[in-house]
Amino acid sequence: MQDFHVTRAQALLEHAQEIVTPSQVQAAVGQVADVLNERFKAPGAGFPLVLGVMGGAVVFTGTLLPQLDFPLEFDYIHVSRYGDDDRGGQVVWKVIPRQNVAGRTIVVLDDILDEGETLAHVKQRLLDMGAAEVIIAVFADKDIGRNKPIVADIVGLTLPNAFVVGFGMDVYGYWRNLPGLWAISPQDLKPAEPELEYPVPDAKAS
Ligand SMILES: O=P(O)(O)OC[C@H]1O[C@H](OP(=O)(O)OP(=O)(O)O)[C@H](O)[C@@H]1O
Ligand code: HPA
Repeated sequence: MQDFHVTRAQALLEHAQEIVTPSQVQAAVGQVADVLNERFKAPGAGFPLVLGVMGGAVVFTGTLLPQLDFPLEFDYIHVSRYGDDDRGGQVVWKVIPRQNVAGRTIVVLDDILDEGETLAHVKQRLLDMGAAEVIIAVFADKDIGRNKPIVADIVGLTLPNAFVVGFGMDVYGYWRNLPGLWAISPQDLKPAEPELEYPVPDAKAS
């Protein structure tokens, strides 16, 4: 069982292509830190609640937090839309915000803005809970070639439209631990479900 995972993870990485080096990753995190430090440096800028979106944001969050130089409160939320798949589904909340967010400035940290469904959902939920302001900071924004339901306020870097792993991001649960970013070979991704040309007849009706 464990051999299966080791072999599969290694094969995925062997066919993958490095698209962002570890030093480029660190530079991008530094840029996000600079923007946040500038935003919260003024007296009276407030005491934001910083929420990391687990699990993908774990590495970005852990790298970024020590570079922030203003008073803040930190906690995490846990939301998943991909599970161990390479295509998104329903947004599933595993840990909802535990603090009272009403009236507060919230900084949401996530690893990647892909189709934007997850962060659009998270932002709306925080606003519904009464947050005064929600600032979305993502390590990476994927250029998917179409409009998204949300625009990030702060972006570390922009990625091509490929499925990527590393710096917290996984494919089928593998390779969150890589220090750089790698694009998975399209041949290694599960084939898309075929579009049905005709509606499936209702079995009960016949
Ligand atoms: O913009 P979207 O298309 O909605 O995708 C972005 C989300 O997908 C990933 O989470 P995932 O559901 O894979 O869970 P994970 O954080 O545990 O990896 C990532 O961490 C973002 O939260
Ligand atoms: O490209 C991706 N890689 C890993 N996780 C993701 N979640 C959304 N998009 C991605």
